[in-house]
Amino acid sequence: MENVIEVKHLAKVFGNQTALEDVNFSVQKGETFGFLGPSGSGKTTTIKILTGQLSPTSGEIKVLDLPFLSLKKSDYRKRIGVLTDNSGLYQRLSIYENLKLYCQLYDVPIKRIDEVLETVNLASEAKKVVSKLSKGMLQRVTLARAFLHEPDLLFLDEPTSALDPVNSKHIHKGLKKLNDKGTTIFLTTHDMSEAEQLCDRVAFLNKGQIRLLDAPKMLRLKYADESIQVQLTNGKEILIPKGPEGADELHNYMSKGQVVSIHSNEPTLGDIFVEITGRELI
Ligand SMILES: Nc1ncnc2c1ncn2[C@@H]1O[C@H](COP(=O)(O)OP(=O)(O)OP(=O)(O)O)[C@@H](O)[C@H]1O
Repeated sequence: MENVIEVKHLAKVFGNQTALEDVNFSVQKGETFGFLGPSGSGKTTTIKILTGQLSPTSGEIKVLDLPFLSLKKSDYRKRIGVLTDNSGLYQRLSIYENLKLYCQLYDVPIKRIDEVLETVNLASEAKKVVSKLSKGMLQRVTLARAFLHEPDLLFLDEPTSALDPVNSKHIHKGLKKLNDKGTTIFLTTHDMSEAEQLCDRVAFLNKGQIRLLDAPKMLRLKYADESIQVQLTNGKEILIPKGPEGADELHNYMSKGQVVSIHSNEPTLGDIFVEITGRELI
């Protein structure tokens, strides 16, 4: 499997503040890879290094087969898309005019604008001037601009942090479509359900270190409780062991018609994060 990102022993120190410490991971071509962690854990710092905006203190990085020193060059910039909170849009121009400029810069046919505006649910707002946009709309325009040129690799720093559930859902659909067409996505988020829906694999970052890395499904299985949750007709919820020792107990409740529902007791990604780090993901 081809690696699009390779990071070995990455460290970043700001003065006496260690932001990243011995970070190791790789992202495969075609993956949506989630970088999850609480505020201050080093997510943005990682994206800034991988997009050539910040130099690492030490470590080895390769993105799209290029070493760190090549990540500032325009050839690389044209192959990636980046969404950060710094919009860089022209405030006095409309959404459409902003995207048109970007099309010209990146040799993208103008008709692509309609497609991306549809994806971010802004088709009917194209003529609005950027200075008059809400925070959520601004985030959607910046996102549209980040994938207008269908980059090989898309970096998204908290892509739906300012969005309502309807728009988040719209964006998730668009990102899945883009990923299906071949764009590899590197995504940071606090939002565990977003990570579960979008990511093939996730890394849990805490205090600048990766604490866990795997597919969400594998993590949930690995940290699953050895019990099942049974809702009874008397309103009580009980836990029954999964093995043979629980079978008789479950059979007993079922034969008396006392069972309303049975659920496996799988943790959410948020639960696992708290278990591993002792910290809430906020
Ligand atoms: N330019 C900088 N100068 C000094 N310290 C910095 C700088 N940028 C980041 N840091 C520190 O590095 C650590 C990691 O910050 P980073 O912004 O990468 O976290 P984050 O996980 O993206 O947080 P958030 O979710 O709040 O955006 C923090 O302790 C932060 O204060």
